[in-house]
Amino acid sequence: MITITDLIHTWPTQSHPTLNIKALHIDKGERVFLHGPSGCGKSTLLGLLAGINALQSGQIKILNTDLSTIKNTHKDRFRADHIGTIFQSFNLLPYLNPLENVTLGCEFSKQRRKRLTDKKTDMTTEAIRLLKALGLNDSQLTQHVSKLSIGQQQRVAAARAFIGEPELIIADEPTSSLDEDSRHAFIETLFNQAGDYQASVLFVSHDKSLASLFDRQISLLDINGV
Ligand SMILES: Nc1ncnc2c1ncn2[C@@H]1O[C@H](COP(=O)(O)OP(=O)(O)OP(=O)(O)O)[C@@H](O)[C@H]1O
Repeated sequence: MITITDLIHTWPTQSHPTLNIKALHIDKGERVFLHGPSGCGKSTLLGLLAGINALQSGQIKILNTDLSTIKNTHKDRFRADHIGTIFQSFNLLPYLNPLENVTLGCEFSKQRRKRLTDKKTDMTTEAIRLLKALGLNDSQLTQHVSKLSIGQQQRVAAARAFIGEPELIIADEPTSSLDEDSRHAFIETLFNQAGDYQASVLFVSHDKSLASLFDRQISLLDINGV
């Protein structure tokens, strides 16, 4: 699913590399917990995987596609087709309701829409299914996003990441504003959705109490040779 080889990344404002990773491999369907102290480069790595940060040196392959071979104009499409993201700030559009925020996950990806057609469903039906599976009730589906609790907004962000079955789900600190019970429950629902179609999950958090829930935990300090 993901293969990283000899990855080096140096931010222009810094004299030393933030990342120097010889090798990292994540399998299809694997659920990986990535941790490390603040500033060690976790978000930088996720940004490189999502194609948001430009690759400087080394190789990242996702689904056997070498990211360096994708033209800039196609990077957004590759991400939209294959990667669902859940970030700490959720990035929900406040003027759209939960249902509209989730279907947006498919608007930019023909492949995601095709996967829904293949499953004999459509964007709206699937968005409703996901939002309910993740714990929203009927009246919340069309409620103003700003009226939802943080936990509910996070579920909307997760549904948007999963719609159309992207092969990789990247989550950056999505549970940081939840209490411990809600964190565990959220990860359970995340895994249920991922397990439905063998999505790989790369989950970044400072909260090591979550690590044992995952197939594998990786300390960025252990794989980062900076
Ligand atoms: N866009 C950027 N431009 C310049 N430097 C950056 C940029 N983003 C991150 N950095 C630097 O790269 C280093 C790693 O930051 P990064 O955000 O990847 O760490 P992190 O492990 O995700 O931290 P945290 O756990 O606090 O979110 C830091 O020194 C940071 O200042």
